[in-house]
Amino acid sequence: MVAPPDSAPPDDDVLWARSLHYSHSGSPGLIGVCARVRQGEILAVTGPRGSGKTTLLRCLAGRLVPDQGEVRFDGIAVHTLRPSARERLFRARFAWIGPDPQLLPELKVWENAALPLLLAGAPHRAARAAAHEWLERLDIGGFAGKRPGALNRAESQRVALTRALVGSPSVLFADEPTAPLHRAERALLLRTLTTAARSHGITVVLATHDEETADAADRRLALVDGRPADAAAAADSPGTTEEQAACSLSA
Ligand SMILES: Nc1ncnc2c1ncn2[C@@H]1O[C@H](COP(=O)(O)OP(=O)(O)OP(=O)(O)O)[C@@H](O)[C@H]1O
Repeated sequence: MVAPPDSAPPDDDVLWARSLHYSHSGSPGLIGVCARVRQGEILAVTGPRGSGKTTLLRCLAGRLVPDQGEVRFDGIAVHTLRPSARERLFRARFAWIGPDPQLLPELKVWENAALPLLLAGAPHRAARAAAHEWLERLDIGGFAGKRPGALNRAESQRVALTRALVGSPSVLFADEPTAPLHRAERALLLRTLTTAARSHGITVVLATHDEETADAADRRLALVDGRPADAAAAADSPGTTEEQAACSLSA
């Protein structure tokens, strides 16, 4: 399916992007990428290293402003917001988990998990209760009183996942969250992430270069050299316009 240039976001898409172009100090990161994610859906953004997965997630999350193109979330034109409004939107509606857990070693596990709520000004007691609830839900309640130093990498990553989910975000951006883990640990983290997201209606945009990880998603958007993979192929075909090549939404 090819999106016409002036198409509006379909009603059931919570997150929608059109013709995104982004260059990192002159070197292309995204070239005409379109994306759409429905409410509660898990979208895998796949592709080899350097194909633009992180750049796309950061544009969709409002962490980067595309040089061209638009990003809409829940009717909000994210690409037009001022930095402070984008930051507020991110904190209120989005969450991010990357490959590195980045836990604060001086805080207990539950405090790490509760951090987004505490930073948002939630009462200490409520934040603590929510963190414990999510830690139990993710089967790591037993670690609540420990420091991150006592945890292995897989356990730490589950705490990072708890921290991402504790505020019940609308959209979770997961950038290679299983990359540093062994196969069995990868499967467990992924199962935990998808089960939690599906049971709470959380939309997930999951960047991965791993086929098995991508299999957990409802749909895929494959990137090659900053373009959608099918558009990259179509761009080489005679008679394909740049817009058609750049904006296939057939993920
Ligand atoms: N801060 C940056 N400065 C310069 N170039 C960058 C920067 N970040 C990314 N790039 C380049 O942009 C392109 C896309 O990078 P990106 O990190 O989005 O890809 P990726 O698919 O997420 O790769 P990986 O799986 O390695 O994280 C790559 O060529 C990369 O080298």
